[in-house]
Amino acid sequence: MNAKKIVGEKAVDFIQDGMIVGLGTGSTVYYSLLKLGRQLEAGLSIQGIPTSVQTKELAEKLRIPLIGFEDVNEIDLTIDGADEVDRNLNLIKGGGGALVREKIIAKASKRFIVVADPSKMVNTLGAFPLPVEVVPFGAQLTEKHIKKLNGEPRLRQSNGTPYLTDNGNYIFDCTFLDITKPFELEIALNSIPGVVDNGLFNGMADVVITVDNGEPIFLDRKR
Ligand SMILES: O=C(CO)[C@H](O)[C@H](O)COP(=O)(O)O
Repeated sequence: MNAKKIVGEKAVDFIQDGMIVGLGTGSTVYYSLLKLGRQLEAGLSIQGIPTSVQTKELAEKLRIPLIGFEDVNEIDLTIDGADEVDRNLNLIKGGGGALVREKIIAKASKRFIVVADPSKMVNTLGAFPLPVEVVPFGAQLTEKHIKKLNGEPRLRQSNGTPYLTDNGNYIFDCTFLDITKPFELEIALNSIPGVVDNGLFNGMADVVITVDNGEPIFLDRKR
């Protein structure tokens, strides 16, 4: 069973003709994009807004029509993956480094659909190191402030040099033990000068699609 494929493909059922669709990043959304590409060939018509350069390139390969983010006021639906999902559908995202654009696009969306294989489902966030995107200028000081919040930051590397996001920034992957107060931590991290944003997506997911006994199941956010 390929759980990523099951949930990635299932999410495409939410897409309707004429929609503007936010296209997430990662190996689960990959399956959504493949299926979307097939549906476009069969006559569906949508316009996509990619959350990363990687997704933009894949969408172009699959001939998914794209529209500039500056040309829309609102996105009908966004499909994206997650690194962890807690029982209240709060998320850790950013394992693929796209968290800033992903959060901007999720926030602009009428509906935010998250695709998560069962390994991502947790009681409490925090086993997955929380990605924090940081401006390179003064990053060593920003790191010290993150440590004061009891985080253990590790500068993400790529081929022996600091990994750079699509926005030209660094990422600190931070271990916080259990994240029992995700809303407070999200605000505290984003209050540090130099932090662009962090991978906590609290209260944003409308629906999480995961797998139980080989079948897709839908978890709706309680409002
Ligand atoms: O947040 C993300 C990228 O920034 C991804 O959605 C997250 O890392 C999940 O990826 P995958 O579907 O490959 O497990």
